Amino acid sequence: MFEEIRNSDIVQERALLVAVYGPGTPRVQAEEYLDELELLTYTAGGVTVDKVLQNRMHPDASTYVGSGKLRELKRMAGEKNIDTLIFDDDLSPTQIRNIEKGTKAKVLDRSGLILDIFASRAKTAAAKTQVELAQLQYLLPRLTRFWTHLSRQQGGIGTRGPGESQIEMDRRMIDKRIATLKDKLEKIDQQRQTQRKGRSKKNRVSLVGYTNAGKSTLMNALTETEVLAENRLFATLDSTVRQYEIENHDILLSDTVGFIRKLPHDLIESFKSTLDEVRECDILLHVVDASSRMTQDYIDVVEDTLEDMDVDDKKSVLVFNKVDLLDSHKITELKHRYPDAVFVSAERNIGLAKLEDEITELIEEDYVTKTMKIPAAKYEGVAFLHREANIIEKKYVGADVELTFSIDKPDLMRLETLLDNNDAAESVA
Ligand SMILES: Nc1nc2c(ncn2[C@@H]2O[C@H](COP(=O)(O)OP(=O)(O)OP(=O)(O)O)[C@@H](O)[C@H]2O)c(=O)[nH]1
Ligand SMILES: [Mg+2]
Repeated sequence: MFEEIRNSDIVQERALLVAVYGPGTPRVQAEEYLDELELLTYTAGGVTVDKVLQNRMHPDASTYVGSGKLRELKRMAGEKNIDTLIFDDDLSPTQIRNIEKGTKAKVLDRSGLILDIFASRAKTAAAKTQVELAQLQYLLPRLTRFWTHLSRQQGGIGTRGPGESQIEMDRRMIDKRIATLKDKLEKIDQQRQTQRKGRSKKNRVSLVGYTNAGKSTLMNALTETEVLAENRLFATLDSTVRQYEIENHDILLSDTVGFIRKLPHDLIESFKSTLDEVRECDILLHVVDASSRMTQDYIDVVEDTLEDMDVDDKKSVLVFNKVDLLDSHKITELKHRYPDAVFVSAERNIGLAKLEDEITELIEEDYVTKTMKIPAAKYEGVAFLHREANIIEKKYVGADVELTFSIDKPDLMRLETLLDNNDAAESVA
């Protein structure tokens, strides 16, 4: 797996992965988490030389792992020629400083690693701006680690050394840059809002899910287009929107950045303009990699992230993807556990018709079907029907037009108000 990004010409950073897991986490799960960290490391262009797990009540406040483990890390780093220690949690400035001092290796925490991947993958102007903002916000509190160290050495009042004023300068520059980036994002936001308004009454469907679940592949399969999909984490960073039709319903399908456990909150914040697509949609397709052993974990992470974003009241379909990789026994078991889910293979075009039926059903839930006679003279006044409703039948009956159509409830009210003012129509059915 992932050979395609191996490149023997590039000297890869050699990494040692480290995680602490508490009594509530079974060891196999902790190992799965480390495997994911390995994938992240790989995506960032590093090579995992070894992994270290420590079972502890809590991570140590000053060194994350215990002191014995820290000595072991130092020894391993020396023996195995390690450049970087990568930790599966976010570390405090103090922890980073102490671990670096104790092991003489470079230290990177989980958010730092994810941000690094995001930075290397950002292609569009919006994604680049969002990533830079998240990076600076991540950096800002971590700047303190240099000067707390200095001022502690000197102690007490009057310790404003050169170290600190340098930091103060950096800090002001970073603050300024953050403000500029926020302005830029504000403008991007406004542009996107205008674009979204221009889309009129289409049904907006968003693909969400854990990274690498197959969202982009599903987007391609449903809309028969080509969006970048690859076996790497965070292949998609910005949202893409495609228009297509299911049974006469206009659909706007959007694909967006994947979620991951412990996704830094700042990052979600800075991806606001990308994720607005999700906030404003009508239906969520929650894509899950069915071939993973951690499906429920993934589902929980995605649901928690959506909740964080205040998106928890949408209609949604749970879509288990990659069923081509499962034996029938496993599929039966999943169907039993998730009776409402739809099972597909985006890559092999399996189950897509069933998924589309499900989407149609959710769309039509809000629609009512009506037959009305509208006097031809008044017909122009309700021309919006042709945009907003699905016209099923149109007949001329004398001077009237008899229309059978399905329409959503707010539009039906609008129609009725218009017709009242026109004192015109007569409901047939
Ligand atoms: N076997 C199998 N592989 C699939 C299927 N759907 C997607 N994949 C593979 O899974 C990997 C990830 O697919 P993407 O579509 O890029 O996943 P994503 O959810 O968009 O990922 P991010 O954008 O990175 O969050 C790719 O290597 C796909 O080829 C499927 O139905 N079966
Ligand atoms: Mg994608």
